Amino acid sequence: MQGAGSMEFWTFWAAMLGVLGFFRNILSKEYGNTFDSWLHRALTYFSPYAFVDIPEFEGAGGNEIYEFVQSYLSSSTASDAQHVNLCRPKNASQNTFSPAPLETVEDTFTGTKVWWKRSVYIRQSTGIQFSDVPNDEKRKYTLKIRKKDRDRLLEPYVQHVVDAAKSIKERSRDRLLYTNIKGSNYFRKKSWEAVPFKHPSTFDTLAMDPELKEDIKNDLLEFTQGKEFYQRAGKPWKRGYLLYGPPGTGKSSMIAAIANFLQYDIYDMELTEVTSNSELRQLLIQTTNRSVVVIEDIDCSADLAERAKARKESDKKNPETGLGRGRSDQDEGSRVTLSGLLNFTDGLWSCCGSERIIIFTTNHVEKLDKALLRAGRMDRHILMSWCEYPAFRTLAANNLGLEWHDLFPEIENAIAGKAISPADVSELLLKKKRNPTAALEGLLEVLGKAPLSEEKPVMKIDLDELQLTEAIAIDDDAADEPTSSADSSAVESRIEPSHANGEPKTDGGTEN
Ligand SMILES: Nc1ncnc2c1ncn2[C@@H]1O[C@H](COP(=O)(O)OP(=O)(O)OP(=O)(O)O)[C@@H](O)[C@H]1O
Ligand SMILES: [Mg+2]
Repeated sequence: MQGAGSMEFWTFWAAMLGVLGFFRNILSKEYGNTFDSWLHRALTYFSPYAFVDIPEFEGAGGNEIYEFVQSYLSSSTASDAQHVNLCRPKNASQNTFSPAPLETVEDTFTGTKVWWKRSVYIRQSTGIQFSDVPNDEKRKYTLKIRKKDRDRLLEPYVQHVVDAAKSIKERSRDRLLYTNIKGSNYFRKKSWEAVPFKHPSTFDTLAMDPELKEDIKNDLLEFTQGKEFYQRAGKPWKRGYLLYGPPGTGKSSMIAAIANFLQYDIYDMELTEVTSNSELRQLLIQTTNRSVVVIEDIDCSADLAERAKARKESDKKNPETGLGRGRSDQDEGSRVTLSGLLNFTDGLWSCCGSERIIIFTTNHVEKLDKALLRAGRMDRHILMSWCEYPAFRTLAANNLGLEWHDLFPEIENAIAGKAISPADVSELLLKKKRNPTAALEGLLEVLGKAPLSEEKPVMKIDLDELQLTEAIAIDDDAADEPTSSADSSAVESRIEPSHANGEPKTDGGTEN
């Protein structure tokens, strides 16, 4: 019975469609496109759905919303469609998906369903061609939404699509490593040069104390999700890390891991190329949000040590004014000063932009000026130390693919308390990576001769001592201001090229 009813139903509709097709043919001949457009309007009027077209080109220019929809649908929603187009734009490192023409993609927003369709249609163009797309080929996305949901949903849904597309774009784009161009100034628009950032270091490959690693990851996540907290607390949305420790303990690797973890660009500031506080400020203004600003080996690129000593020396040179900085007044302001650097880290200028991590690294924390270290200046002081057993396990897995070996217990005993850097351990293992047992035996031999970490101690930052230096903390916002007192002359300890403090930069390997 039901089968017969269903047959009747379909027969009726087939007949209706036939009749409609017949009239359409006749009327189209008589009235041309007018009939089609009338039919389309009538069908749309009676349909429970509203349709929103998003053409690729509108007028002379491209349509930004079309691009957002394209990116949005290139995410998992589109790959769920049965029929997708797979593309990889030139020079990009990721594939993108888009629904094939006429394929319907369903999406759900706040529990309500909407549908997307992409269509490519031919339209004869009479005007000038503004794009690479052939003149007569037009593309559009059509959003189908229930009429009853339209007013309530359309605006917020489109906003959701735009936000999601922006974040997809951000995540999928290749990240950049910037370095400052020598002598940038107000007249030069570009102060940074960029290359693609492809460093393979991640928190998984980083050999260090697992608890500290987890702690740093959580700290970073909390930071990225902390927009409201920073706003509520009236603090700029930025975080400062000081990474310190002997050479080859993973400070630079940690910076790369942080950038990879957060998907941020890196601005690697070569401070010796910066000639004044105003240039430093200019560089800062030109950094983008969601970035890591790095000053490596700050003890080498800046003579920030022992302000008191600098003051005494300068006073000796110019006892009458107490200003003797070994330079003429004309020279004043042509160099980066400590106060300029402090202003960069947490003065008023540090708040331009947001979601920024500032990282300083040093091998000699004991040489840094206390003002740079005092509580609150850098949010975290992270000691990257000698290679201990858990770090060794990570290196063995990274370099030899070993999760376990019978020599591990012996290595655990031998490595305890030894001053050997992860870089050295890594190199030793890599040398014999084809023969893991030989690599581990070689390491054991070296560990037998390695000095004890007590003999080569890593200076830990003494927070109690730093509290005392609060008393001599400088007024950040006074940076760059001409100073006249003997005391302030000390604050302006100069930042000179690395050779200025008489110590060449150590590079890789352990110190001897
Ligand atoms: N903690 C670590 N985890 C994994 N690999 C490390 C680690 N430390 C060092 N290495 C290896 O040693 C190499 C040098 O490390 P890195 O440049 O990060 O050290 P650094 O602390 O920045 O040294 P420097 O103080 O000389 O700049 C890296 O390429 C990496 O392969
Ligand atoms: Mg380094």
